[in-house]
Amino acid sequence: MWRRFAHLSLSISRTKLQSLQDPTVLKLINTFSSDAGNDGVASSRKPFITFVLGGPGSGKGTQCEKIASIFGFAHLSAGELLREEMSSPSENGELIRNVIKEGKIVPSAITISLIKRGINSATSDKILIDGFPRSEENRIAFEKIIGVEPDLVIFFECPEEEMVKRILGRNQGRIDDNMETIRKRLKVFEDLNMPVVEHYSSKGKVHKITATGTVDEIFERVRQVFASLRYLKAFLSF
Ligand SMILES: Nc1ncnc2c1ncn2[C@@H]1O[C@H](COP(=O)(O)OP(=O)(O)OP(=O)(O)O)[C@@H](O)[C@H]1O
Ligand SMILES: Nc1ccn([C@H]2C[C@H](O)[C@@H](COP(=O)(O)O)O2)c(=O)n1
Ligand SMILES: [Mg+2]
Repeated sequence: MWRRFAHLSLSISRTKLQSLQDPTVLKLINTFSSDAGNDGVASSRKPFITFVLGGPGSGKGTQCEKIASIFGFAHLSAGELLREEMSSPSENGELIRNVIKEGKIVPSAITISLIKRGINSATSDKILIDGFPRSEENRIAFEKIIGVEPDLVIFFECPEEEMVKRILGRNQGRIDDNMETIRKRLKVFEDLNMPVVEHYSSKGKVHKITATGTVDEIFERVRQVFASLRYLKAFLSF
C-alpha cells in the first residue's frame, strides 16, 4: 500500500482547517482529495505527485530545479526523459526524434513507461513531473496506467513573445529550439495542453503562477505554494 503523503481526511477536521481562512491553504485542501492507489508504480509507497505545466520556454525546468533542491522533490522532466531515450540505442529513438523535431507529442505509452521508471527509482516520495501531461490523451493514459491523479498542478503562465525569446536564447543544442518548430510547439500547447490545464482547474488542483520577471521573482511565487504545503504538513503532523 502506498504511504499517503497527505491523507488529511483521516486525522483532522476539514472545518478546523477551513477556519484558517487562508486562500492558499483552502485551495490545497482540495488538492489533497485524490484517488485510490493501484499497482501502476511500485506498491510500497504512494508518491505525492505534482504536474508542472506551461508553454515551451515558460521556465518549467528552471523552476523545477529550484523546487527540487529547496523542497526535496525528485524532478522528472518528460522532455528530458524522451531526449535521453532518443539518444540511447532504443527501438523508439528514431520515432521520438521525428516527433520532437515536428513539435508534436510522443505516444503516451512511451512517455509514461519512462515516467513510471523514474517514479520507481526516485529517492523522494515527492515527485515533480515537468512537461506532462501534454494532452488529454497523455492525461487519461497516465491516470489509467499509473492509477492516480496529481495531488497538485503548477501552471506557469507566460506571454508567447517572452517564451520565444527565452527559447531562442537557450543555446542547449536542442533539435526543437528553432523558429519553425517553436511555432508548432506553441500551437500544440494551445490546442492540446491548455485543455489539460482547464480539466485540472475545474477540479481545483491548479496553481497558476505568473511566469514573468526574474527567475528569483518567479520562484518566490512558487515558494509560497510549496511553503503552504509544508505549513499544512506541520499543522497536521502527517
Ligand atoms: N525568468 C526568466 N527570465 C529569463 N530567462 C529565463 C527565465 N526562466 C528561465 N529562463 C531561461 O529561459 C530558457 C527556457 O527555460 P526552461 O528551459 O526552464 O523552460 P521550459 O519551460 O522547461 O521549456 P521547454 O518546455 O522548452 O523545456 C532557459 O534558457 C532558461 O535559462
Ligand atoms: N509529455 C510530453 C513531453 C514532451 N514531449 C516531447 C514534445 C516536446 O516538444 C518535447 C520537448 O519537451 P520539453 O522539454 O519542452 O518539455 O518532447 C512529448 O511528446 N510528450
Ligand atoms: Mg523544459
